[in-house]
Amino acid sequence: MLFQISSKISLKMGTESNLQLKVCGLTVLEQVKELIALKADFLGFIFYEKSPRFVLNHLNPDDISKIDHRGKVGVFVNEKINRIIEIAEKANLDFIQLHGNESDDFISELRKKLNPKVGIIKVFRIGEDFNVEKFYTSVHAIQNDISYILFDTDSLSFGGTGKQFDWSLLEKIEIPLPYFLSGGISEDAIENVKMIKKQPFALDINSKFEMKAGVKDLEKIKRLYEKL
Ligand SMILES: O=C(O)c1ccccc1NCC(=O)[C@H](O)[C@H](O)COP(=O)(O)O
Repeated sequence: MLFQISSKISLKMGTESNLQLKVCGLTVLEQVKELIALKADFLGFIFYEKSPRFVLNHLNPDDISKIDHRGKVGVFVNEKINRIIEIAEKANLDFIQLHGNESDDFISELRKKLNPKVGIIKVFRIGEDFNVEKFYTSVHAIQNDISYILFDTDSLSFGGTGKQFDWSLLEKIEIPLPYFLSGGISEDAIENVKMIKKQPFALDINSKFEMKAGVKDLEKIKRLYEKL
């Protein structure tokens, strides 16, 4: 099941790149509106209580449901299926991003119970112990249940580390679905992103574009668009 968003970064600021952009860890409604005006493709809201960007400390699901955008992503870490479904409905989410240690069976079960209009993004966190065979087995098992893969840097806090993983891995593995590249993406990283042979479908930006956790630096984000 593949959910494609039609807007292209080529519509923004006159650039010709097809690379899409997800801005993650949003907590301020005014900033969300400005990002929509900039034509951000995906808006990420973190529903993980231990994150410094936990959205429910700032907005309620009803606020999020009123945001008129087709790329609203809810980020969850080892959350219960019923809770994910409840939030997806209340906040009118378009995608569920699974950022924890969710098993393949969990993902298949979620897919069965979730509104079919809501896509699933499965995160593979890359650390020193990344196991390519396990990755293939898992992707094979869930590839009909998910829309996208997202690669992020592994850490005890699960995400938002501002750290890059070793991107050379992306050249060594087969990636059967469009993928988001995440983990410490900064303005300076863009030239290196362009060198990757199997190009990401989207970039996922977060802590490198913040004034403080959950508050984005929109000037920096505008500068990033110019570089894409
Ligand atoms: O950002 C968080 O606080 C976070 C915490 C726990 C799980 C996921 C989290 N973020 C999800 C994302 O998609 C981030 O954009 C991704 O981890 C990259 O963040 P960064 O390295 O800061 O660019």
